[in-house]
Amino acid sequence: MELLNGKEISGQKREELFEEITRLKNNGITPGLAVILVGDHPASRSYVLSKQRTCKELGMHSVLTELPESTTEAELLARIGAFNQDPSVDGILVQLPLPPHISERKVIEAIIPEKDVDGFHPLNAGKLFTGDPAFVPCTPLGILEMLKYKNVDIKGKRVVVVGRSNIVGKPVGQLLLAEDATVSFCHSKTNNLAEHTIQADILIAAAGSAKLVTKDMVKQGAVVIDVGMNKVDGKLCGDVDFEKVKDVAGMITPVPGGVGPMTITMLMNNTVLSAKRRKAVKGAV
Ligand SMILES: Nc1nc(=O)c2c([nH]1)NC[C@@H]1CN(c3ccc(C(=O)N[C@@H](CCC(=O)O)C(=O)O)cc3)C=[N+]21
Repeated sequence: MELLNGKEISGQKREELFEEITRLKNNGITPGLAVILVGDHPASRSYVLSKQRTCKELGMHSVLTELPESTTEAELLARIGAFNQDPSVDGILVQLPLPPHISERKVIEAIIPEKDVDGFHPLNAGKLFTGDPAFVPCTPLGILEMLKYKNVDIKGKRVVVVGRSNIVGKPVGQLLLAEDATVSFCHSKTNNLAEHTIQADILIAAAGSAKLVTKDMVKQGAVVIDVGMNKVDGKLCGDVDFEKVKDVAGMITPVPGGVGPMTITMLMNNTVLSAKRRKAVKGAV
């Protein structure tokens, strides 16, 4: 079994990004990310701070807007509108989940697609579907980056995705389909889940259910990607029963230290990409 070490792989990618950002800054372009956090969900706060820290480390411009739980939808939409217009901001991320009185759909659609570094806007989601990708969601992109870094064969392979969220499950399936994998989607209503997962050459667990994937569900030598971020007895735990599955998997991501750090790195990647595109449109690059 080989560990897919997200910290190590993302460290490598961050070095490349740092060099690229330095080059851009020498040309008068500083990529900028605006993050908006509504309410005080403790996990969200720590993820957002981690995004801010990474921006700083890479020498990017970053703005954090923390708004109270009581913020109205109109107020949040107005903040997004201001960042849409702000030339120093290349990427806008509104941390999900939002309080129940705010429509996530409206918020996502309010971000101009050119600054939607999360890749959640329906235009960007549609472009991934049609094979004309603009911004690809960060977790799927991070997964692809890890597979490529380890030279994992994707073409013609069987990929099974467990989970069908708009943020991970659906886009990661589309991304790997575009890499010529044979992709199946499983979810909470799938009959005989193990019958599907056991066939996977690459198994992606993104269902949000702690230790859902057990040893008997994994083919010998399979590449297992664990996207789960579950809190069990105060401890972070993935969707895969790592301690047992590691004995059958060919490669496996740990939680923490797997997909999570890659997600943040690809957010930086998308912000840099946005800065380059936006300045190119204006003729600066
Ligand atoms: N608009 C939006 N975009 C997101 O990308 C987004 C979001 N909302 N809402 C929440 C989820 C979750 N998410 C994580 C990113 C990194 C780690 C991460 O780096 N985790 C570390 C440590 C985690 C820990 O120790 O608590 C690891 O896995 O090693 C986790 C979770 C981004 N999300």
